[in-house]
Amino acid sequence: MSDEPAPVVKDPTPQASARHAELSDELRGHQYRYYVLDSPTISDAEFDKLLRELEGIEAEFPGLRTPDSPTQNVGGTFSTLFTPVEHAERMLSLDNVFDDAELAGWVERTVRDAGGPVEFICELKVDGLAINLTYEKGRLVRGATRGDGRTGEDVTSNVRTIREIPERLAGDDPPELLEVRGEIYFPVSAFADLNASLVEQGKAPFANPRNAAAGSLRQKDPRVTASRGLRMVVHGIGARAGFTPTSQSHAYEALKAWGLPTSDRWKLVDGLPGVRDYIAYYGEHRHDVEHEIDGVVIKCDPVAIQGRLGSTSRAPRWAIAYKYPPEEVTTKLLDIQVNVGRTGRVTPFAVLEPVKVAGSTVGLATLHNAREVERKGVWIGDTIVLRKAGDVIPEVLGPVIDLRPDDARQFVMPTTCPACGTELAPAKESDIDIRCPNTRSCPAQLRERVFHLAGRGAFDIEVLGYKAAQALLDSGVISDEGDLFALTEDQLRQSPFFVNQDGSLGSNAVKLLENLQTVKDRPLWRVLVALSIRHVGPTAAQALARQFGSMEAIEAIVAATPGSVEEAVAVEAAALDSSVAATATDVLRAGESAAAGEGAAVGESAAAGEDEVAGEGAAVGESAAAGEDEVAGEGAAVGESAAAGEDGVAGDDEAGRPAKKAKAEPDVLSTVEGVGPTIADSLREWFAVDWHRDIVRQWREAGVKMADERVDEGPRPLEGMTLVVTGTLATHSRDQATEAVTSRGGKVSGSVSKKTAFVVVGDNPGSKYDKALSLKVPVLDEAGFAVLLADGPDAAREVAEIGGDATGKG
Ligand SMILES: NC(=O)c1ccc[n+]([C@@H]2O[C@H](COP(=O)([O-])OP(=O)(O)OC[C@H]3O[C@@H](n4cnc5c(N)ncnc54)[C@H](O)[C@@H]3O)[C@@H](O)[C@H]2O)c1
Ligand SMILES: [Zn+2]
Repeated sequence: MSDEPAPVVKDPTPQASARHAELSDELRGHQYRYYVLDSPTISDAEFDKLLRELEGIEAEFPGLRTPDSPTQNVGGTFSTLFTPVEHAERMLSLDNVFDDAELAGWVERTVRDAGGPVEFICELKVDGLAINLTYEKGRLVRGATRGDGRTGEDVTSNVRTIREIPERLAGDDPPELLEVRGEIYFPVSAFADLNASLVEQGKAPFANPRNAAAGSLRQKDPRVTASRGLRMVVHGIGARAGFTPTSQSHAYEALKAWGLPTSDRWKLVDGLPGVRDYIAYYGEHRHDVEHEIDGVVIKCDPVAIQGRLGSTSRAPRWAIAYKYPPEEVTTKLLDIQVNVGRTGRVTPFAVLEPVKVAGSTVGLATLHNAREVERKGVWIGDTIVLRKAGDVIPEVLGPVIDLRPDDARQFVMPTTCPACGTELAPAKESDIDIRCPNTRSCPAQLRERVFHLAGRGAFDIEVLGYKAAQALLDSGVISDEGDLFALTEDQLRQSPFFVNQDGSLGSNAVKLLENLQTVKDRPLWRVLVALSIRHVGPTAAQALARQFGSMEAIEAIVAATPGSVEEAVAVEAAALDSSVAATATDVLRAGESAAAGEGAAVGESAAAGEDEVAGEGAAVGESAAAGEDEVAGEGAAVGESAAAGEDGVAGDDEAGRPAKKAKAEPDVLSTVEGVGPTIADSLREWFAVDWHRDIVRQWREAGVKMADERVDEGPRPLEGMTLVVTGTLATHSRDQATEAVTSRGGKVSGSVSKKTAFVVVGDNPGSKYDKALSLKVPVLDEAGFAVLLADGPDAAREVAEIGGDATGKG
């Protein structure tokens, strides 16, 4: 930062001078690619790091800090494609802070230099392209990019195509002259589609929404700009005549009244704690905003103080940008491989050079299907832009085309199953997905199914992890999951995995047999989930168990209503939609862990599959449960994920199709709340297969219970209530919490609404907690939850926390 105390001036060493020159050149090259070509080859975080290194050298050797240094300039430049225009008042950049200590330092200095307490205005740092709009007597006369801060590019005709930018300011009394500064952005939600259409037209995709905004605005043909749906947020003013705001916030109110697109997310705070709250709030809600944000901007609100503090050649002293950890990085796409999932879906995934992003190391990323690979335009060997947004799955955004090596090659989807060699077939309900039709004995599907049935969302068999599942199948001890519950000691002795070196039976074998005994009494819904019936995840399984009570009853109802599979369309596919994210989350979570150093997992084909949690478990040599638990993290909405699995993604696809009318004959199954026609059909299809019914029979014969004791007789204190559970509870796994609620007649949902009876909050709750408070839904901590279970809702209400205000802008 510019106002660090200057150390004793030393002459630069030759090494320092050389590095300074090299870095300066490199940074200028990146600036040119970024500002002029809209086609950077490194991520912003990497750029900022180089700039910081340069600042570090200059701090040590101030003699190197010449006026033309990249640290001293606004950075942009202008292209000869556009007419240069002078700004009436310079457009500056912002200085940055990257952590709380730096922020606190800035606040302290600012308050000191301002000579007293300062009211700060906190705003989002919009990650777009800076623009200057000049209004004369209320009429838009010019739009210009920032350029080098003094001279920008005239993009007036392009700017005029942006609907949000008024031609005339509203009201009768517009100022004589007004320069309005803001950010043009490309909505995050439209980004993937834009890139897909560019790739389709044979054009280079944009690396990120910021480049998409810049590239779309800086077009020779304004019609192209018009077609892109650009938006704008105002964040300041430049030269003005006939307008004298007293504060930044006052200016925003006036600009808003004139019809300019100001943000409504700014907030006035009176010191560091308020700034911190704002930063924390948007750190969590970063993705609830329609544009990308790379940080928060903190400004002194009073114009008088802004004037007193002034600016450097590069940035105002009265404002600072607090940058969030980067969510976008570049890395190498080493390979694209395919994984065969539990129900046979074959999914391509990216094998990446492991890279740290948003706090974790990512080495694998799902690519969903062959069409996605094509849409994204990534080739094997490319440098790609990887984005990981908070808890959301890491996503390959697209290639850095300019760095594509000569030997890069396009991905070709295999035509045969990599696990069993069977010719792949299109998935029935989707024209994009393909499957290995060898469901019964494809080794990959078998392993995924066995692993799945042991998972926390299913039987929860502690010692049956990924490696154990593989060992049981490899040694032929079981031929499929049907054999599992009849396992004997003698059989286990045939698998080296379960035998000690001295030939005695391993403790893992003993434990497994014990586990298998215990889980035979698991509730019916867990058995249903364990069967790997497409779309039947915990939520649907619980609905079925509640309604029918036993496997026999379900088999009977399925047999009684043979539905027409073609006719039934995913009316409730929307519900399944929610599972998509969760499913993908598993994939990437596992991916991360693999990349984080458990190399073995990367090698296993399963490592990027749908039940990727598997990869994780296997890699760290313990039950995969840990991974799953995390996934279960967000409650009922996620509930589907376990079973929807790979099919969740197909569900997504269905959601886009018009729902056809359901068939005429009554279908009891599909009218069960929480079931619906897709799941009903899936059940019918599943039970129509002989070997599927054999599994049920074998399990039953081996003593798996398959019926719930009716809880109807017991008290149902939570009847008619919907609860939401968020965060990690110490005393209940997510499933246990759900069971505790449903057995008392309540329901667990994934989203908070005014109708939610209680929100139960564990450690690290997400935004649901804030939402509950803002809706004044009673919030229970773990102890409060215990009160609810033991003494009922009235008692629980007495210990609940009820709505203060949310931390966001009021
Ligand atoms: N990847 C690359 O090769 C490359 C090259 C050059 C620059 N960059 C990136 O560009 C950025 C540097 O550009 P910069 O000089 O514009 O600095 P900056 O992005 O750090 O911040 C300054 C800009 O933020 C914008 N801004 C957004 N919201 C704002 C708000 N609420 N109030 C005020 N201003 C707001 C303004 O346009 C302002 O000019 C860095 O993030 C850098 O990493 C990347
Ligand atoms: Zn196969």
